[in-house]
Amino acid sequence: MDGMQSALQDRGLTVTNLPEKGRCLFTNKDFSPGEVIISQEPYVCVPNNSSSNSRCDGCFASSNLKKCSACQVVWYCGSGCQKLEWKLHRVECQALSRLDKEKRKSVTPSIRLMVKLYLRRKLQSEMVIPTTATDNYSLVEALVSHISDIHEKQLVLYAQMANLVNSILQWPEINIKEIAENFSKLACNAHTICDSELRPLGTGLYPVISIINHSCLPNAVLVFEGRVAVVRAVQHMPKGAEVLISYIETAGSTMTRKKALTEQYLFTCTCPRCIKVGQYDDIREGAILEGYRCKDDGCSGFLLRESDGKGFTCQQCGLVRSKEEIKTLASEITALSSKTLASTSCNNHQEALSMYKMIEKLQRKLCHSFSISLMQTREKLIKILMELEDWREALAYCRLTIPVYQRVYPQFHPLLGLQFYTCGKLEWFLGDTENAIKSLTKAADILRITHGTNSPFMKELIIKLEEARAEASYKLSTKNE
Ligand SMILES: C[S@@+](CC[C@H](N)C(=O)[O-])C[C@H]1O[C@@H](n2cnc3c(N)ncnc32)[C@H](O)[C@@H]1O
Repeated sequence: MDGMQSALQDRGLTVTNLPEKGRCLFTNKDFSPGEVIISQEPYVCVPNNSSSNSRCDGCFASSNLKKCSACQVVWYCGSGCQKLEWKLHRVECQALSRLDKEKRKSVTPSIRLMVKLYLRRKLQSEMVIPTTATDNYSLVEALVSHISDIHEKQLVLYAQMANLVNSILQWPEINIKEIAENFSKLACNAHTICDSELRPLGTGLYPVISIINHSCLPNAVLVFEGRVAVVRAVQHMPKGAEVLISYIETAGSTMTRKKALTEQYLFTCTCPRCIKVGQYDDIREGAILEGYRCKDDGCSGFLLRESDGKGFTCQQCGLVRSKEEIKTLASEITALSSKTLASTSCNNHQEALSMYKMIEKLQRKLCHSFSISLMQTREKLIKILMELEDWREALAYCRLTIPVYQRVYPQFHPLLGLQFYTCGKLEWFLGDTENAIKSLTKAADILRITHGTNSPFMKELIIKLEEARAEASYKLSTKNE
């Protein structure tokens, strides 16, 4: 721990213990928006592979993959990644190769992550893999597990998973209880590794990054460059500020966010957004994001449940929507959503499109125009329409989502930047250069802060923006001739 403190000190950071939060990461110097606060390679990581979707164990690429011929479980994109992973995979491969075909199928990404955790600990203790102040197993030992607060049912599941890990490793002296507790640690400390567009690729354990606590109004953001976790400031952070990232999707009512944090991370959030729970502004925001629309199409009011439970009243114009009408519409949407999920798994984009359009139509009748579920349906429609190369309609839906993104996310949020990027790409594609420049500029202004400027993803965005600007000035010059 002392070694880690001095390594962090050099980066302008310090770890402090607070009774209500446990360990916290504080700044020892000022950080400006977009500046990297800390970055870390994973202690261990695995791609989220399934029978239908595989990724390289080294870089998470999904093309040109070859299966490890010995264990038949792990994939690589080439000899570079295979060599890089070899010290650890050599011992993992021996363990996996002992399993019969059926048992190999039960080696899920979570099981592999735990197996790799134990193997890396062993290899570090044998000095086959070097240790550093910020890369050693004692940092994993220091992680919170909340094991004494875990529900009985979950404990049973962790015990079963621990037995499976034991049967893979076959180490006589292994402590099953400790493995179960480590599964509990992974649940509240591991991170989903995403690509630059925030699509999940895998899971990794980053023991120093895991010291950072949560806020629903964070001053920092965690993104990934390959499998390296990078935390950047999204606002000016003075010396002495606590570094805070968001663990969850923050576009939700306070109740929804609190529920997610209690269930997975076992704490009650007291961030500036959460302490407003029950106050009028917070109730209104919750009713807008997750509640119903006014009966009157021209009214933008939000609805609250009547105390007699018979209906929901618009707080702006006083019109009441009956409980029955709301219930009927809500169940129609639920039924249609389940049917859509069941019937569209086979990549039938046209069928999915018409079903999601029906859901969107019903949600427009039921939900407030800033509703998150309506926004999520429109997100699905944008993706399907882009698959179908219907750029015009995709853009129309994308534009509808922007005001919701702006409402639910802070100024420098990666999802807001990415949505402007999608909008800009569609506009440019459709020849609307003027609007494309506006959208791409907004995207670049946000993503420069959250993603930095060095990744291939950001370089591509900046090039696109320059090309769009060049095209606009060319158009202008030919118009003036
Ligand atoms: C990834 S760890 C963060 C570091 C942790 N504080 C520690 O001591 O190792 C996540 C856990 O930290 C605590 N935590 C994170 N953010 C918190 C917050 N805003 N308020 C209270 N506890 C928090 C919770 O116990 C949560 O399960």
